[in-house]
Amino acid sequence: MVYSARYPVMTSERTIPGYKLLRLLGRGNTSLVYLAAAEDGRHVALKIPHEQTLKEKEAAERFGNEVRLTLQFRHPHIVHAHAGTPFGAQAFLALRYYPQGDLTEHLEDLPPGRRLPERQALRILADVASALTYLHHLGAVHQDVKPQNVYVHEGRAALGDMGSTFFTSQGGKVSGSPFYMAPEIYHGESSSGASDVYSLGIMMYELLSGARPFHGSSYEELMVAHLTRFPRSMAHLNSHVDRRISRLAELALAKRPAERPSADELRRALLEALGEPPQDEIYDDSPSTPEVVTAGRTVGRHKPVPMVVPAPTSPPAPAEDDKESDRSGRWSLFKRRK
Ligand SMILES: Nc1ncnc2c1ncn2[C@@H]1O[C@H](COP(=O)(O)OP(=O)(O)OP(=O)(O)O)[C@@H](O)[C@H]1O
Repeated sequence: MVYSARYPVMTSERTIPGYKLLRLLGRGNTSLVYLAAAEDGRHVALKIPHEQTLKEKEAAERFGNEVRLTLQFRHPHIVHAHAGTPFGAQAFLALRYYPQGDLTEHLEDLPPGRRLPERQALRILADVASALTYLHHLGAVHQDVKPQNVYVHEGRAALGDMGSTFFTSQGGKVSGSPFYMAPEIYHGESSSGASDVYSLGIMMYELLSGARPFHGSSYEELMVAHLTRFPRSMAHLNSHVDRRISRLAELALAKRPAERPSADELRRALLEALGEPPQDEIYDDSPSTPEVVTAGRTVGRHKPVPMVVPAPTSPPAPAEDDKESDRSGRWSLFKRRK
């Protein structure tokens, strides 16, 4: 039995060989996440899918997809996976543990009306832009860029949750989170690197101005806002923001994907705003030819593991955490899942 102040009762009866569960860290729609000790004593965030996730084909595929891709990607600003099993009763994903949690928690801890210090915000945004530059270089689209999927450690950030990520050459189910979702996704079109840039643009606006650019209390209201409205200029909300950065953040929110800057342009501008000469990112590792992973097999970090997902479908599905149901069965955009 595992106890923690926040989650006094451990709900999963399952154990994963090689890991000792220490306490529950959080609960997502797909899985429970525990602080666990590996055999070498290292602490990890151990993701164990809910029984229900394993029973539902689509949810199980989403978890398997997250395991395979997180193991495959190697980048300082993408949450590092130590080990994992994509499918079967022993499915799990052992991730680097972030004791300081995700960015949402940091934003929620701020006093009302306060923003993150500007340099801290620029640094986090530059790290996320760097992670996206890498993913887009590989031909992958993350599809769920938002503060809840950004983990923070000592002022540096790493992008996590590869459950919705896919390689554009292979296709994948289109999804997103309504506050961060690009107009083309609301239109039911396929997502691209430019859709991730739009989501990063929302985060830039939110972190640097202290307010989200679009508001709404339902999916429909948010859809109208993203499709038809233009946000107030960032300079109006925070006159100290670097002009070039506020201009680029607004460009990242262009309704047409082709008009948005690339993740790399954002990365470079953010580094320049931090006073750091932007270097080219050099990647020494890219995914190799897809191979099918046998269900239930544990995949080591050094084996390239592909994603096998269905072709794009429409209409788009809101990301799982944004369609979380309340007790009356309606889904709430605002409900925290923890
Ligand atoms: N690497 C980590 N380090 C620390 N805490 C983590 C880590 N990964 C996840 N958590 C905690 O566990 C919670 C649930 O994780 P997450 O949201 O990834 O679960 P999920 O079931 O995969 O999500 P989804 O609802 O998108 O399917 C997070 O909100 C966070 O509090």
